[in-house]
Amino acid sequence: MSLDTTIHKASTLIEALPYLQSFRGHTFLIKMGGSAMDDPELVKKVMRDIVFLEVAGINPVVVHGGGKAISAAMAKSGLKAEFIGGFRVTTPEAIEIVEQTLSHTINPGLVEMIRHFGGKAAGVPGTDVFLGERIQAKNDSGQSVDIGRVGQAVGCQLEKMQEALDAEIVPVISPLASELGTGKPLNVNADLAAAALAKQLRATKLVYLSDVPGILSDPSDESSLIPSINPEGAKHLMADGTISGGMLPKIQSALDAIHAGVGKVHFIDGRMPHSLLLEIFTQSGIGTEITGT
Ligand SMILES: Nc1ncnc2c1ncn2[C@@H]1O[C@H](COP(=O)(O)OP(=O)(O)O)[C@@H](O)[C@H]1O
Ligand SMILES: CC(=O)N[C@@H](CCC(=O)OP(=O)(O)O)C(=O)O
Repeated sequence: MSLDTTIHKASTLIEALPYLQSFRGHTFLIKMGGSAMDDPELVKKVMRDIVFLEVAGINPVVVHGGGKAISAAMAKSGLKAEFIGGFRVTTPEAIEIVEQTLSHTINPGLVEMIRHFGGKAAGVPGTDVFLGERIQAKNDSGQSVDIGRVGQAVGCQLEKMQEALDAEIVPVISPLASELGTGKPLNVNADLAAAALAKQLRATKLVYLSDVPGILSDPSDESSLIPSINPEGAKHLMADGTISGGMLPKIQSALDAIHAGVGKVHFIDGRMPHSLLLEIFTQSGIGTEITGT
């Protein structure tokens, strides 16, 4: 290896120095999307980056999704996945599969990966964190329809998570809520759950890892990345249909989180090795950032 290459490695670390200094002790909420979880080797790389953040003195908190895995598990049980307004229609049979997939399969898998890289992690079922209320969805005709055991977080119980953070343990949380009044589980869209928690924790950053490079000005062209956008610009892209499908709840909840004081929201590619570190510790970043100003 040439001397130049060796020196270049040190400059990468030096570029990270101001970020390492300013983020020490800050909380970052990382939402790991189900779309970016197809390849376990890539997921492992993300979890290793999360261990790096923790060692660097940042408090990462992980909320994961798992939409694809839930649909696959439902299909195995002979149930058809149906979405209305972006939310899964969740019958009493489906909620069992949702809970099993999220809290008993995906969640322990991520915890195990973090531990594998020498990090400390605790799996926390969303039902221990989020208090929820049932919601209805709007169908294509704009009518409100019952979609079963689907909810939104209306409160967060932070004790278990705070204990974990104080002990430098990364909490890994599934997107479920405990229904106010009954205590029964509700299925919560993971983007909305992540933003609700980021607000409660007063996180410095909310990072969405998905299967696209970031927000695209042309969703069919991965090279049309928008590196930075403000809330007004994002609202414009939602209104003109550039942002659609699974990106809608991310942007809506991102804007809500920024309004509530979360510093920055990032959208990055979970399929790209080290996208998390590159976004956080380099000047140019790698995905899209939304800032309040
Ligand atoms: N303007 C846009 N830029 C990027 N992605 C978009 C855009 N509009 C729609 N999308 C879609 O949003 C998807 C990500 O959302 P989703 O599938 O719910 O992922 P996750 O499982 O990570 O939550 C992308 O795969 C893409 O198809
Ligand atoms: C109500 C609702 O739709 N909940 C989602 C929860 C998982 C999720 O949001 O996962 P992704 O982040 O991978 O999309 C679902 O059942 O698919």
